[in-house]
Amino acid sequence: MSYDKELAAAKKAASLAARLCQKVQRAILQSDVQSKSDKSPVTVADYGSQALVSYVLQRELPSELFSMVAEEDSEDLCKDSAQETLERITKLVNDILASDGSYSDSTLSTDDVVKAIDCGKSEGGSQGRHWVLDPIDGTKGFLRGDQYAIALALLDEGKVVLGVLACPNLPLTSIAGGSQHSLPGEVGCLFFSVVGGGTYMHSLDSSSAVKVQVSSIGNPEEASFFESYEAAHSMHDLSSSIAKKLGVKAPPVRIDSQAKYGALSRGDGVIYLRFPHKGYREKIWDHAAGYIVVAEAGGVVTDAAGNPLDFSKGRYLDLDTGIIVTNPKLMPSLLQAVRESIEEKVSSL
Ligand SMILES: Nc1ncnc2c1ncn2[C@@H]1O[C@H](COP(=O)(O)OS(=O)(=O)O)[C@@H](OP(=O)(O)O)[C@H]1O
Ligand SMILES: [Mg+2]
Repeated sequence: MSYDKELAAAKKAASLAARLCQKVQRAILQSDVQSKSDKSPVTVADYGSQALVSYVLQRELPSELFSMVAEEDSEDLCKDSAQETLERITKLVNDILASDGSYSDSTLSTDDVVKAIDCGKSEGGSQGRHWVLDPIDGTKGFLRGDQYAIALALLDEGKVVLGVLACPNLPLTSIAGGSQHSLPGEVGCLFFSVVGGGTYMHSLDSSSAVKVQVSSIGNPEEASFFESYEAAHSMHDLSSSIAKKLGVKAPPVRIDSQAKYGALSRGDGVIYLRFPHKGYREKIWDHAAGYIVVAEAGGVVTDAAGNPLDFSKGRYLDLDTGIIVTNPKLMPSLLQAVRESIEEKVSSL
């Protein structure tokens, strides 16, 4: 099955959303940031990015039934007190559409923006096609001026068949061994994959793509690993114990968002460890695009017990323990180190 049209539409949508996010990040206002009911931050760029992706996909693929599972909804925006924020989002979306020659005829109203955002309420599932979107993955990184990603994937009959990851602050060259704060050179990458077709990367400003591959390192002493920047999102003590058991010498590379999957897909590091604290439920939009970008680059993504991730169960992934990513050579020893470290952690409680 070919997904050429869908890929072109997804790349266009994610690139325009990245442009909107960059514009907001360059000059963010205090009033651009709100707090969601779970206390996590949401910005005008999260909403603008979601509206833009939803609108562009529907414009580019008019003949398809449109279903999208996405992070944001308009509930907070529809309160009277949020009218100014909604107007700011609408202006941002219209400015970005106007900057792209092919949409110069479109001006969205605030109602159109609300409708476009709320197209993201689908439950997904194992039947039919569903777009999966995190309009800004790593909102905390976005607010710090660090890494974030626009993560867009397509599910077909419960399987991820296409993924696009736009990472506006990720350097084009390797970040191996470095932190996200001290990176020179050109920044802004777009990774994309279609099932069976490999993973490619190009600069956000150009379309000349290179094929990328995960690192083939088989000796853990030469490996480095990624984890969440935020300690609240992943247990750093557990990853440190796993890395020690494996014999990894390098310190963790902590960066926000699915930029970790992108960086791993091109071999900047070879392991990604993610162990949310008890009770957290992983959402499909936090992993779908990153998963296919890594898998098509030759990597393996599983839960902490080695089972494949199942994106067909709705908006959540429903795993117990965590997510681990590496190349096929290192996976057996990584799984063993994960098993032993989890057992030790449980028995020390
Ligand atoms: N408590 C908790 N545990 C685990 N994960 C959580 C938690 N809270 C949030 N999130 C999700 O993490 C997304 C951010 O990605 P990372 O954790 O990879 O990056 S970072 O920690 O922000 O650096 C982040 O994505 P966005 O909400 O889109 O920014 C969340 O979906
Ligand atoms: Mg988000």
